[in-house]
Order: sequence, then C-alpha cells, then structure tokens
Amino acid sequence: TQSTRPQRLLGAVQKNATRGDPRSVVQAIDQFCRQKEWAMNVGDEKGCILDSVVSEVNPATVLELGTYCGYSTVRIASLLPPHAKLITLEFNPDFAAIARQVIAWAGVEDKVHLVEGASGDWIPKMTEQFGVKTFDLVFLDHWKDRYLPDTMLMEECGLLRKGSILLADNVICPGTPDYLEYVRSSLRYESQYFKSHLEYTKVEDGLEKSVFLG
Ligand SMILES: O=C(NC/C=C/[C@H]1O[C@@H](n2cnc3c(NCCO)ncnc32)[C@H](O)[C@@H]1O)c1cc(-c2ccc(F)cc2)cc(O)c1O
Ligand SMILES: [Mg+2]
Repeated sequence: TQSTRPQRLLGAVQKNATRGDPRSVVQAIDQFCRQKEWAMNVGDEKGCILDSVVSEVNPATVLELGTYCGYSTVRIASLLPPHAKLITLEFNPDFAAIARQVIAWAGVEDKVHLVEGASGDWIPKMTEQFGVKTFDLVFLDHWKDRYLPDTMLMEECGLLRKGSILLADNVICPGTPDYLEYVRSSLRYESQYFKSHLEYTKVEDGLEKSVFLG
C-alpha cells in the first residue's frame, strides 16, 4: 500500500537525523521538504523567528495548536528550560502517530505532552487535566479559521495572563484575516508582524506575535 507524506517525512528523519539530536531532526525535515516533498511545517526561515520568540519568552508552559508531524514541537522543545512543559494538540490520529515518533527520535519527549484531540474540546480541560493555570506562550498553527475562536476560548477559560504571548503562523498565506483583525484592533493585545516567507518558498508569509495585556 502507498505510504503517506508524513510517513515518508518520518522515514527521512530516521534515515538522516541523529537520535537524541533535535537540531538534526529539524535539519532532516527541512532537507526533505526542500529536496523531496513540500510539507506544511513552519520551516527554517519562520522557524528562526519562532526560535527567537521562544528564547526571549523562556516559557515554563507552552501550548501548540496543530502538531502535524511535530517539526515545530521539536524546535520549541529543544529550546525549553529543564522543567518547562509543552502541550501540543493534534486531532488527526495518523499525524499524531507520526509526530510521536519524530518527537521521540529527537529525544524531547520528556518536555512534550502530545494530546490527541480537538482544541475546542481540550482547551477547557487544560487546568483540570494538566494542572496548567496559564500559558506563557501559545503557538497557533492549526486550521486557520480556528485561530480566532480558539483564542477567544483561551481568554474565556482564563488560560492567558498579562504578558502571555500568542505566536501565529500563516497570517498572510493561507491567511487568518479575522484573527489578524482581532489581535490588531483589540485593546487587550499588543501585536507585531514578523514578515517572512511561506515555508520552503519565496511566497510572502509571516508570523504575528501578540502580547495579551490582561
Ligand atoms: O493549513 C495549514 N495548516 C493547518 C494545520 C493543520 C494541522 O493541525 C491539525 N488540526 C487542525 N485543527 C485542529 C484542532 N482544532 C480545530 C478543529 O476542531 N485541534 C487539533 N488539531 C487540529 C490538523 O490535523 C493538522 O495536523 C497550513 C497550510 C499552508 C499552506 C500554504 C500555502 C499552500 F499553497 C498550501 C498550504 C501552510 C502552513 O504553514 C499551514 O500551517
Ligand atoms: Mg503553518
């Protein structure tokens, strides 16, 4: 039977990356996506912006919406301080299974809790299930029409505190117009656009960093 693109991406990691070396896993995926098959990872260019935001925030608690194959999960986890926790939500079981193996190959499983399920169902359960009061950093990279509703849900559930950072991928391509309008016009956010390119292409895209003001 035919393999899927995520399965082929995992194969490239297992073939070309060193077990326990997160940077080599990131590099192997970027090489696979540049040379073999494009995939919707945040990629190396936007990934550097992601790295700089993670390093600046130095978060103890991170929420990622949309794990896919675990590329950004590994990037973020490799920069976290020792007892920090990254919870990543993925509702496609096939993608979740691949991501678990990518995360394990990178050796960052101790910092990552991959939850198989939909953000809408799990955001309200974060505190009771994982003992998380608020998130220092949220990385949004799931269905683009869910960025806004899930941000409002996080606000309602009290998961954001004064200074919490939202970092959103793809605000230009494919685009998240309603989310962008919200965080840029709301008095409760201070927003900043980081211009970049769609992963592995020359098409414009970027990340929006929004600080929740409480
Ligand atoms: O569509 C893009 N990303 C979506 C990611 C979805 C992943 O997240 C999972 N997911 C989705 N909603 C939820 C959810 N909750 C919501 C539903 O309940 N709860 C949990 N998990 C969820 C999916 O199962 C996938 O694993 C994209 C496209 C391009 C692109 C650009 C240009 C092109 F030409 C083509 C493509 C570039 C990018 O960087 C992109 O991120
Ligand atoms: Mg993306």
